[in-house]
Amino acid sequence: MPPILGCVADDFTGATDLANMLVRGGLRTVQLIGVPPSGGTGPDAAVPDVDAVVVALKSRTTPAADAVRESVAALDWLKAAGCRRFFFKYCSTFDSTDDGNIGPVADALLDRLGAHFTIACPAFPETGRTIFKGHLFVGDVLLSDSSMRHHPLTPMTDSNLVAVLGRQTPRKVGLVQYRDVAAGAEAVLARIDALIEEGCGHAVVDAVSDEQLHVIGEAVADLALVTGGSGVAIGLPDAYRRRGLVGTSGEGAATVPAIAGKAAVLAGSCSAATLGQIAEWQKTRPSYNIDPLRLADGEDVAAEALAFVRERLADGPVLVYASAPPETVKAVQARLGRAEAGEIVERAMARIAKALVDQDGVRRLVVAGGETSGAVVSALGVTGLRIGAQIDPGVPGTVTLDDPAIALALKSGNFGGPDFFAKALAQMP
Ligand SMILES: Nc1ncnc2c1ncn2[C@@H]1O[C@H](COP(=O)(O)OP(=O)(O)O)[C@@H](O)[C@H]1O
Ligand SMILES: O=C(O)[C@@H](O)C(=O)COP(=O)(O)O
Repeated sequence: MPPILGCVADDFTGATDLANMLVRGGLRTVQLIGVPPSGGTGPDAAVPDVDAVVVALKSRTTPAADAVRESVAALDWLKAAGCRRFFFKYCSTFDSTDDGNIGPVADALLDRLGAHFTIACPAFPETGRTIFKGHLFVGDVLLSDSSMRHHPLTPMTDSNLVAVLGRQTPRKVGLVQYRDVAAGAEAVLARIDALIEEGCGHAVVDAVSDEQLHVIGEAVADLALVTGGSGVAIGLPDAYRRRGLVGTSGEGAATVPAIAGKAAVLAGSCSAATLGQIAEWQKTRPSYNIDPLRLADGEDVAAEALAFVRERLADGPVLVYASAPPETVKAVQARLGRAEAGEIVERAMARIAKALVDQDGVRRLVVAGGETSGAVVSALGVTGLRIGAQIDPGVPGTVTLDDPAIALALKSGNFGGPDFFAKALAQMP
């Protein structure tokens, strides 16, 4: 049976987060890095024997037109691979700007599928993301009061998702309220029908618990396209099973080979969680700080970082980080520009990762940050990932499909406990 679910994820850590959720639900899942090249990848050729495929793009912060083009190409490939349901994964903190890319990509996918309605549900209660009356909370505070208001690339200053999405799409955006979700799948479906009647093309859906996400999963399992964070995927595997759409039992879905080799940690995320994890690591282990301003001045900071790591690698893993608190990031961006600051750091991280793998026998890497992971994984030429057991909510251990196989833990900026780096290195395959 071809895969039931084809997913397009707007960044690489988000993709592993979704893949982790699907594997937890017993769907055998692979993550592909980018759209596989056309030719030789038709349904009979290179489509992996799995229940779900997640195509990871780096399209969260690219110009909307580029994000749309790549996402539609991914959808076309997934359709050709035989998928019959589709999922657009974005961040549980709805990372986007008024230009996109969530609205434009969701609209383009709907159009391509000939569908007219989808839901938007970034809720992920296990990591503190809940939605009530269309407002997104991060932990105990509104999104706009959380550290996401300082995000280097997509600062989130409005918690009202109906309004945020409304600025990104010409389609009407409605709301499936908490009371409907609490009343069960039938009530959600009735509300969706009413919203479609009213001319809505999207509906934000309230959810504050996994139980409610299971209800939503049942209610939306017949939609061609679901959009959201990984949380709303929690109910889909069972809902598809109930419809006879998945042929496998789900046993062994998280099986990956063990990988031996040296280890390193790279962090480009400036999130509060990552800053805490760096501080925890620095209590006992070595780290090297990348200064974006020195990079911009043309200094060979990557070479310095590599020399620092190489001196210590035999004794254990070293952390290389560019991460900095909001005031520092602001000052860097004021000088270099937001995008240029991000790119210059990402290029350095990518170069360091590639050198460590090619020249130093590093085969186990923890990477913190979605964009950072995208840059690193692209530089390593990774084509795909097998998904292993969960390390912390939203972050599985993974092993690349390529030769040499590399164990990777790609951590979304905001995820993971304070000891995540050491924990990941201990638990990765
Ligand atoms: N000191 C810094 N100053 C400015 N930008 C930085 C700095 N350190 C990292 N960055 C950039 O910030 C962005 C962080 O995004 P990302 O890696 O997706 O992390 P997160 O997962 O927390 O969103 C990247 O583009 C990274 O290159
Ligand atoms: O949904 C989430 O929160 C994550 O899967 C995710 O996409 C986070 O993105 P980054 O913080 O940019 O890694």
